[in-house]
Amino acid sequence: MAKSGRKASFASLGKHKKRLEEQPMRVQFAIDPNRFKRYSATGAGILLDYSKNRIDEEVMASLFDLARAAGVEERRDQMCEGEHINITEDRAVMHMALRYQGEHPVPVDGQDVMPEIRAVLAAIKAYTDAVRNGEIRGHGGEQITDVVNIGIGGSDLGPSMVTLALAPYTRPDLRAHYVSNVDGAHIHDTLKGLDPKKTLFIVASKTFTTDETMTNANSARAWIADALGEEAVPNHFAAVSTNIPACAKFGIREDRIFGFWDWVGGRYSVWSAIGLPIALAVGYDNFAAFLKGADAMDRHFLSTPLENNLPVIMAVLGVWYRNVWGFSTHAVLPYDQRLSRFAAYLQQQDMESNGKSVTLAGKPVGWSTGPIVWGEPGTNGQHAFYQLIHQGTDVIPADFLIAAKPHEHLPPHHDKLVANVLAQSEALMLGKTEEEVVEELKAQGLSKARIKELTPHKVFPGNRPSNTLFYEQLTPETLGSLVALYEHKVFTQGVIWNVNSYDQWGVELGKQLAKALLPKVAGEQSGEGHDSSTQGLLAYYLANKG
Ligand SMILES: O=P(O)(O)OC[C@H]1O[C@H](O)[C@H](O)[C@@H](O)[C@@H]1O
Repeated sequence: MAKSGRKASFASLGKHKKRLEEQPMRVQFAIDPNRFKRYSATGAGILLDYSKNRIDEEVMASLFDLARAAGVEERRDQMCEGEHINITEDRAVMHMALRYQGEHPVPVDGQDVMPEIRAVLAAIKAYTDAVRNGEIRGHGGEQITDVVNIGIGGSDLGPSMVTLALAPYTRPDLRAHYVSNVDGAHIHDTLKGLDPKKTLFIVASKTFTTDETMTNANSARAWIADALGEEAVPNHFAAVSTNIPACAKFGIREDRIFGFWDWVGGRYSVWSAIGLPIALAVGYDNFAAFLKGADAMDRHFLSTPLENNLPVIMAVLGVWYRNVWGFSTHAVLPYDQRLSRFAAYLQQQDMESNGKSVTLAGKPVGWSTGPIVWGEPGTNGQHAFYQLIHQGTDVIPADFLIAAKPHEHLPPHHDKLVANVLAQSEALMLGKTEEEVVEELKAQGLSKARIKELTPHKVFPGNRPSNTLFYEQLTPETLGSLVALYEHKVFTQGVIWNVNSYDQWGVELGKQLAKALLPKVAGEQSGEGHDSSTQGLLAYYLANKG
């Protein structure tokens, strides 16, 4: 689709807006008892209710037309076939192969990658089983009780989010910790209270050059060497990377290096050996089930017509709000405490993928691309930022996530959680009209003057969009399906926006400047040549660093 075609499509979608404003959702629900049935779909064990959106059949049809015209289906096939759709890095995008459960070969650049993938999975199984059952121990023969994963970005957010989400599957005698920040406080506070004899470090880095990770890895190495001697280091470290020689150079034993490949983007790497700490924490079988759940969502994405395709539906709704209504943020609100890092994980997945402003051809895009993604678990958020979602000047489309079955038997907690999530989407959709507010205040016996004064503050505009994702229980399979659902949503939006969702050049500039600033911050070089703000801040630091 030509650039002008996209622009024209977004503009022509605008003609539907007025109709949807004049007939808000509360009216549409009143006239159509089938609205839930019409606008809900299931896939890989997940129910998506998207009926509480500013849509009607005409809008949805136009949005699916747009997805088709933009080439979503063709690009999806190209991705599967191993084409180098990551054009700026000249790489295939094959994270789906990492969780593929079928028997067919999966060629990348003419070579079937499945034997290699399966070999790494077998090595992960053997190693994690051995650590968990005490066959592999620390240098002095003690059983490993604490695993510290050192990584950042995709080498941290996926495994840390998943470990937390799958807490019911962990063992109290084998704890996983995650150190990412170059701020020494992170590793310091993590190691405080840990016993070097029983601690295993995983250095996780696709490139094995990321400064934060190498700095933390060196501090961890010194912590082990100081406590147990240099010779203990190989028994307390494993590594995950695409850069095997760099892992060996760091002193990691060859049989404790777990590889992956350049066709796996960092933010899509949780399915690769980057999942090693997950397998340690919840056991290999649960990690395998997580992969299986993702594969189930892949099958759904690859084979379901766009009209019933969960990731595609969520993607086109996002485009509708971003490009036609101009909404710039998207909230992800899990009513699932264990998904408390899910939004943070999705921030990288979505914002690093679609936070782009040139097309695949390198021309400025003429439309908005990726939204700001954010969120916190409910019900906590209700007592913090939901005020703005209900009555603020910005409209914030939201995804609510909720399980039917909790892992705990603690009535009445879960019923209350469910009542709250349903209440929120209902309140956002319905709002509260002036007449309703007046009635309510009259019933409370307030004076006419007070009612007049209070009414504008108590009116809720309503017609605020949300999706609800319902799943049976937050199992490893379900979590895999959920993560893959969002991956394919991001992919679909990237195709519609015509950007490369698989590079991240925007991360580079800050890295380069930090490197140049370090000798100046360390007081080894003068700070001249920088802007006056940077120089002023540098001078303050040097005067106060102590
Ligand atoms: O795994 P690594 O090579 O250490 O990279 C860690 C992270 O750093 C980079 O800055 C990228 O923006 C991320 O996509 C990546 O996940």
